[in-house]
Amino acid sequence: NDVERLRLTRKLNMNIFLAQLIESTNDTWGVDLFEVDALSNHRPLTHVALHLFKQRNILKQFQIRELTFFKFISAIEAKYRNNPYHNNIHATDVLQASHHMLNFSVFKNVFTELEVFAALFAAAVHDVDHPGVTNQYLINTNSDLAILYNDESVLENHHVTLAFQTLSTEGCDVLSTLNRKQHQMFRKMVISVVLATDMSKHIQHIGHLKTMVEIRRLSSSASSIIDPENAEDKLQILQSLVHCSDLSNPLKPLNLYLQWTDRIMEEFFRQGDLEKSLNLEVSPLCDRENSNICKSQMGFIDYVVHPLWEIWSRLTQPDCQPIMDILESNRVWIASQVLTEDDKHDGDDDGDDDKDDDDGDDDVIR
Ligand SMILES: COc1ccc(C2=NN(C3CCN(c4ncnc5ccsc45)CC3)C(=O)[C@@H]3CC=CC[C@H]23)cc1OCc1ccccc1C(F)(F)F
Ligand SMILES: [Mg+2]
Ligand SMILES: [Zn+2]
Repeated sequence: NDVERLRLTRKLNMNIFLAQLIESTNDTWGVDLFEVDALSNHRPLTHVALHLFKQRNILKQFQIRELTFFKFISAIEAKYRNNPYHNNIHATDVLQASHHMLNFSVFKNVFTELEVFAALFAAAVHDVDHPGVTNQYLINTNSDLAILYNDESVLENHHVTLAFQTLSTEGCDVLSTLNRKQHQMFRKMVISVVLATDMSKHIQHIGHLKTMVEIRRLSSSASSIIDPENAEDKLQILQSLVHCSDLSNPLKPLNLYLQWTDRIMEEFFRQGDLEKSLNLEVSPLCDRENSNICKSQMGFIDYVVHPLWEIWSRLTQPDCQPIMDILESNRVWIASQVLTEDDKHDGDDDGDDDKDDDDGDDDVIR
């Protein structure tokens, strides 16, 4: 009957739209993964990972059965919790951004298939079973995880351990076809890339990248900026590539960036609520009552995201420029909102002498 036909037509159109979105993950920066989540029955990671691993021919190269990879990545996706931010959509976002940047021309003929496999595997699992609270919170509350990992990169150690434990689930061992040497190298790379997503390592990333860019600039003889023979350098680049992907929200189209901002704020606010209920002092910027979302984002961009991406873009020029342009335009928009947000608050204060000094500068920002 008509209703049934309409339902089937709608279902068919949704699947066609989903297929088009997934196809676009091959070569597009800023795919709407919230849309992929909605159309894929909340399985974006499984859909996108299967597609990208097949598109890169990784399964064939390592004779990995598609069913085995499907079982593994589905088991991983099921272990991501439904946090506002640290969930399976974020994992898909970091995977797709990492895939995109591995295609930068500066990395042509640099990485082996095993290194690419390890980097994308690490991106997909890098936050698995994230509890939605920070390392500091786990340490402050004497959690089992902090005790288990001695307060050192507690979350990141947990993500890696759980990923490798998942391999021993029935039918999920995607590494069974690797020889001993490959398995050893793969495991070393995945551990180091996931542990490198701990924000406490952020400053070290910037230092390593600066050194690498400096050395390349001085030895201008080296045509290709990266030496494919230098395994240490390559591993550091893969660590920075996934870390940059983990910090790529402000470099995405504004409508996506703002959704990630709402989500991370909600996740940190919930931690603030927990801290209040446990009579712990509330972490800075986690307090629902007095936080200024745009000011947090300005600080995040100016002190964390831009310093990292500025040096990353120098290493990866020219392919990073379009992405840096998005960061710049998003920052201008945020700055304009800070002013509006201040105006709003100014309205609350009385006798605040700057509310009527309309010197017109604000328009410049807009
Ligand atoms: C889209 O927006 C964000 C996405 C991810 C993060 C993430 N933040 N962090 C840390 C949190 C603590 N940090 C700081 N603490 C105090 N003062 C400052 C001053 C400037 S950073 C900083 C440094 C970044 C993480 O470890 C998360 C896990 C791994 C990667 C990145 C994640 C932060 C986003 O928005 C900003 C923000 C939001 C909510 C509250 C605070 C912040 C804030 F601005 F503070 F960051
Ligand atoms: Mg993490
Ligand atoms: Zn992450």
